[in-house]
Amino acid sequence: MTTADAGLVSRGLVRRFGGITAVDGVDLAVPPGRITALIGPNGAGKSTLFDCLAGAARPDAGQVLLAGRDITRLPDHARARLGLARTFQQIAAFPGLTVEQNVRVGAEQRTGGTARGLLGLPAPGRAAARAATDRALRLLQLDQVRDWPADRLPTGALRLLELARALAATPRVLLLDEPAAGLDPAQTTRLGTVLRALAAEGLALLLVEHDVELVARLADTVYVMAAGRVIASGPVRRVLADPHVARAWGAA
Ligand SMILES: Nc1ncnc2c1ncn2[C@@H]1O[C@H](COP(=O)(O)OP(=O)(O)OP(=O)(O)O)[C@@H](O)[C@H]1O
Repeated sequence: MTTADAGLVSRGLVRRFGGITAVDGVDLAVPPGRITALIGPNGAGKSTLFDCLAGAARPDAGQVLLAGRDITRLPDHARARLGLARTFQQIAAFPGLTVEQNVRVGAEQRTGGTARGLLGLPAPGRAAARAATDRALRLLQLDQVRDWPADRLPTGALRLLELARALAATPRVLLLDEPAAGLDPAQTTRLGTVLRALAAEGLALLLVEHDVELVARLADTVYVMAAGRVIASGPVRRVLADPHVARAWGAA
């Protein structure tokens, strides 16, 4: 198995909506220890590809592999148990729960505890879930507000809560859908620091992001999509300097 195979890989992914081919034969690798970014103009197919990787949508053709295992037909909750976590563009915190309880839901997802209820988890599972919750709250600097109702958080902090919840599942692959949307500059800096630290620990990260400057600062590798296809990929500086990429952008 190569390093790339150890993370998340797509091969020849296709997803159609009626006459539109939103994702048109995409090969992509999200290797461990790296931040991979996916960019492209509106309607390029980024969200559709993301959904196919996360398990929210089924591709019409092609494969999704997690650590070499074919997960193409697995639903999202089964992917979560195998170590795939995602965040949502639309922030989806549980409003009736505290910040800590929201993050705890993420920790339970990996252990399968949600279905059995918190107290139904065996003690070692509970301790691991608590430790993962505490670590995620600390990393995102949310420990000060852990007892707040989640619906009292402003947008930026809610976005960080979303990330904390995904991290609490201790994933090996993390898919991030516009994680910087709604963050202030200090929060964006915090986000960047956390994502780099996670990559250094060996996590495989995929970032779908409109903020190209953030991508230039953070990502190791970038894929550029236009009209359902990958039109360029490689080291971020080289790809972003490619005039062909700039033209595709200008045409958007
Ligand atoms: N549920 C759907 N039904 C029909 N067409 C869809 C559906 N979802 C996406 N599409 C179409 O598929 C294409 C790709 O859309 P997608 O949302 O994946 O692009 P995107 O790159 O994520 O765009 P944006 O940056 O605006 O979010 C577009 O032409 C879009 O209209």
